[in-house]
Amino acid sequence: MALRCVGPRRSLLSHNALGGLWPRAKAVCSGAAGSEEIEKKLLAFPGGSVDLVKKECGIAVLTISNPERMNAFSGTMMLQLQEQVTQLEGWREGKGLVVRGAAGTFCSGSDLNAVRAISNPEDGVKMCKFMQDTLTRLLRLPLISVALVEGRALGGGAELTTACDFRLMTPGSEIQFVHKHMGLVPGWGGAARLVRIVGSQNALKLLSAAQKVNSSYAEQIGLSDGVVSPEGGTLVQTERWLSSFAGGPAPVVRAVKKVVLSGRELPLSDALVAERDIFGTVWGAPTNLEALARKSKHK
Ligand SMILES: CC[C@H](C(=O)O)C(=O)SCCNC(=O)CCNC(=O)[C@H](O)C(C)(C)COP(=O)(O)OP(=O)(O)OC[C@H]1O[C@@H](n2cnc3c(N)ncnc32)[C@H](O)[C@@H]1OP(=O)(O)O
Repeated sequence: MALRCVGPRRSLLSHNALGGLWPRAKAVCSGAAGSEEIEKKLLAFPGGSVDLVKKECGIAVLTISNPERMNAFSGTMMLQLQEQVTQLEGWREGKGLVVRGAAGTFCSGSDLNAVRAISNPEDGVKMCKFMQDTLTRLLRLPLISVALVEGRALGGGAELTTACDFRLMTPGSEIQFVHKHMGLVPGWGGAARLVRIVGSQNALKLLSAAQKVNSSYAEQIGLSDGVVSPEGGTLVQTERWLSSFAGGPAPVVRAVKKVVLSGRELPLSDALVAERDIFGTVWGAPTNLEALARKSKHK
């Protein structure tokens, strides 16, 4: 049975999915405590929803939905995204996450109506900090995540794709960091993450030319991890693809994500400490003991 979490249950709390293992996450997310002012402003821009379905198989689907505006993020959707990430942080049985847009397109970034209304630098920076915190927490979930890119992923939508571990694209879909055309640079953490995904040379090209990236070019530079064809259902195929990484017992899948995350984000000495601690959670645990009893061979 699927558990559906729709709508605007809100929390002002900042969460740290990796608990004590993760000193830096605390530092990055701690600013969320002072975010009440921007949260109030975001409430003034309603529309759309961010919907979460958690399935018993351990895979959740997060849908960005505002079809009249090509799934642009209204203010309340930004707040809902934060709430759904909080839900996922507390989902102990979770192993995988698909992030997608409604109605055949991914997301066209911030709702330009909200952007116009809060175009002063002070509010812009607060909004950007709010989204940075949420997307950092999304990337740090102990779940293996994939963005299913159909149609367009523009501006903040392109940034959202980089807050997932993997990206799959449909033929004809495009990711475009349109920020330069808007006289901007990414502010939701998308530039920092893009550099880590495609390297600084490719990131510089994509950002400085606001280049449209189709599925084959994305795969060539490592931005996309594969193409999903519309036949057979894009979500079904994406979930199947994800199952090959997020299959197996939740404690082991979550431990895999955590060691990779610590290796990616922490200095080596801290990453080694974190890896030992995470190792301690699976060593001698039921799955490990069962594998030993089976005398597994890996031919
Ligand atoms: C730059 C970063 C920044 C940030 O916050 O950090 C942002 O993300 S700003 C937003 C960046 N995105 C855009 O500028 C998107 C602009 N829109 C488009 O380029 C096109 O609408 C496109 C390519 C998404 C879709 O084109 P298409 O021809 O297929 O459809 P329409 O243009 O007719 O769009 C349908 C309808 O959606 C409205 N729309 C689309 N995107 C947004 C948006 N981001 N905010 C508000 N509204 C949006 C569009 O205006 C149309 O509405 P209509 O009432 O029919 O004019």
